[in-house]
Amino acid sequence: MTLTQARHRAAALTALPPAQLRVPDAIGSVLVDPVHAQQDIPHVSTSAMDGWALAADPLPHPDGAPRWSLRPESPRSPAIRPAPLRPGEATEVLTGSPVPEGTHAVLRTEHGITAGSELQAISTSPDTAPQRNVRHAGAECRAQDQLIPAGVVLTPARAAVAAVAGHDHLRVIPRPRVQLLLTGAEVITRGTPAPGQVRDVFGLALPPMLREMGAGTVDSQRLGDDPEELAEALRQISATGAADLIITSGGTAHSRADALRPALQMLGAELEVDSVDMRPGHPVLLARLPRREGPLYLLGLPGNPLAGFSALSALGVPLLRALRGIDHGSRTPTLRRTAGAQLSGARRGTRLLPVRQGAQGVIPAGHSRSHMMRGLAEADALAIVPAAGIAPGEPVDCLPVPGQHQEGLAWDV
Ligand SMILES: Nc1nc2c(c(=O)[nH]1)N[C@H]1C(S)=C(S)[C@@H](COP(=O)(O)OP(=O)(O)OC[C@H]3O[C@@H](n4cnc5c(N)ncnc54)[C@H](O)[C@@H]3O)O[C@H]1N2
Ligand code: MOO
Repeated sequence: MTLTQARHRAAALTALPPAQLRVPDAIGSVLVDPVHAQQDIPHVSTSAMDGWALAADPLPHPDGAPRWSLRPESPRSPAIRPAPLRPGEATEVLTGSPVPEGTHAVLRTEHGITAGSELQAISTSPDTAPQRNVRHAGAECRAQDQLIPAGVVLTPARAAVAAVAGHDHLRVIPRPRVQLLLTGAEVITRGTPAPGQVRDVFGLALPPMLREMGAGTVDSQRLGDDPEELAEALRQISATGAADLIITSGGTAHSRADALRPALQMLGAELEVDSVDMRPGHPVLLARLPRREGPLYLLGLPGNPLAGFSALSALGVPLLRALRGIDHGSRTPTLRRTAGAQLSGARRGTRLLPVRQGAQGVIPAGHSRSHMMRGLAEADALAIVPAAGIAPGEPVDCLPVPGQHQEGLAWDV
């Protein structure tokens, strides 16, 4: 299967079923329903300044300065709307508090001089013009107006709009709960590895990458290399329903030492993607585990560090987007850049090459063998390089690397 075919396959998976979530918990999820205003916003006309609400007709003012007779009240709770203004009257208001009926304008505190029960506006104040500093009822929206369309991600700002409109719960496609199963008896999580050991990269880097990709929760479990043990762990996760997606690391190859394929066979899993014609990361697989409540997907990342993270960028990103209901079945995000140097292809298939942005375009980040980590750490993205390579000045499509967003590079994810 080509990289493009595999990415389309991942992007075409069914989104998770919708759930009703509290607004703070719904942030980052895709809205199933549009959000409507439940009332006018603001629902009454309010003041935009601390000062005085002025009636339309000032008192007669022989010396030319407009004056009003001040009502003795001071603003109480913003919930209480003051009594209507009579001609020539003014009353104190606060920013955000309702203005009385008959308000012509609001004079800000700095532009008014009080003398006893009289208020005078300084002659240079613009605040006596009609409707100055008044926020009109319904200026932001009318009751039943659509504020946010369905199908978009609830960003923090959109959540705040929903809250302003009085919503406590929203129907969304919840963010996937991910269970990591990290295989390999040789993998250690602290200290310097002895011969035959490697220090873990996936348990460390995958959780923050996956959260950035929109995962709700990420739990980790470590296993050895035994297919029976792995199959049992998969059965458990399937039975408890504690995860929407399983991501494994290691054991994807076809040798006797590799546990993933035998474990999936024991469970009768179907392979949506069984190896991809890309280097590194070609043994990656995407499987569907049978389950009564609907399919449980498994993304199997190769154990070689750069291979595993390349597979995450290539298939994990469209997969997570599909489960979250983003751009369902259509666009998978890539970014078009210019090659700033010769980008050499692999001997066969597509090469995913760690690149960074140089002055003339993207250039190889170096240290990009399958078992290495340094190249990815230096990279802004993975260039998708065909076998023939890409010459300097030619366009090149790149995959964003989760967590590697560098300043100045607005990756479209
Ligand atoms: N006989 C074959 N050998 C290999 C094949 C093959 O098709 N036939 N494919 C090669 C390719 S390409 C890759 S990529 C790897 C895939 O490896 P696996 O997914 O089976 O992973 P492992 O064998 O378990 O580990 C490979 C390598 O990665 C290290 N590793 C594993 N987990 C971690 C971790 N959490 N942190 C850091 N490093 C890890 C592991 O120690 C191995 O060195 O297979 C090739 N071989
Ligand atoms: O996927 Mo392997 O990384 O080509 O070495």
